[in-house]
Amino acid sequence: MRDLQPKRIVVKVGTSSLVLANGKLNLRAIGRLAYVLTDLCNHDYQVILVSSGAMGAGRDMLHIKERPTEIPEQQALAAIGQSRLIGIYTREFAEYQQIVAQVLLTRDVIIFPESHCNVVNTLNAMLAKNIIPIINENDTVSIDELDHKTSFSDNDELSAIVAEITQADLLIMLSDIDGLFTANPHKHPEAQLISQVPVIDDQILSYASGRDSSFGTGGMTTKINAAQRILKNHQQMVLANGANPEIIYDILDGQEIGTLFSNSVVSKKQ
Ligand SMILES: Nc1ncnc2c1ncn2[C@@H]1O[C@H](COP(=O)(O)OP(=O)(O)O)[C@@H](O)[C@H]1O
Ligand SMILES: N[C@@H](CCC(=O)OP(=O)(O)O)C(=O)O
Repeated sequence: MRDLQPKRIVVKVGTSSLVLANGKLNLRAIGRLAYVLTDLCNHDYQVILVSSGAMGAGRDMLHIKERPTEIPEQQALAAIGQSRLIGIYTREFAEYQQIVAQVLLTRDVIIFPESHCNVVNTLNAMLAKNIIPIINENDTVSIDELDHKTSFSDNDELSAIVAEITQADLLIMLSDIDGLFTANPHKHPEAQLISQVPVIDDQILSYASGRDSSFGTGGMTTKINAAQRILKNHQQMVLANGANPEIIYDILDGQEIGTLFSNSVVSKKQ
């Protein structure tokens, strides 16, 4: 068993957990997420949701099978999809009288101290009122220029940055895979699940490769980079399968689920 005992939790959910293989939105996953996260708030946890899926939702609405290569096309899809996604989240959470808020961020949050301060104050104000902020990257204004890069590498990095600036106790990263394996299990069925990673060394880096669906963005590489930021800040992250969001209960109960990234010993006697 693990002894995590977090108070403030960031939950990151990736596109692959929100979009079905046929490109339609996974409404059941969104509904269950709303139920579980509301329940956590009712149990006095402070919860922040970092949700991808805007572009996936936009593709679904416009019936676009392949991810467009042109950046403005991607940004347009994300804008269309984000509005749909937040509408669905708002309705699902409202089912349990849980108020949510949309927060769209750029990298400016760590570049400019004033932006940093405003975002942290806003998030703290919402958490104090038991409101769940639902955060995504502001895809319309995010750019990748050398002199002023405002984009995140992807939402894995964004979620680690959110955990950092809000001093969260735990980042739960939900994906379409059970955790970090010694190789991509979709290509190497013999790969082994790693239970705990205390430090990101060359061996861990060598396990991770990119995505192999057209929906997720960074694959395991960006999750490992996010974990590196978490470990540097002496925070904790659990990477687990988000197929059923109720897995969050088991993680918080201390069950050895997924991969725990932590540089402290967290096992407790049973
Ligand atoms: N060592 C590894 N262990 C687990 N998954 C891996 C590994 N290397 C690559 N992957 C791939 O990373 C994928 C998860 O990343 P991604 O598709 O970007 O998810 P998300 O949309 O949740 O961010 C897995 O489905 C798998 O194909
Ligand atoms: N802002 C983008 C996020 C893209 C992204 O990072 O996706 P994922 O790798 O599935 O977490 C969107 O909402 O589509």
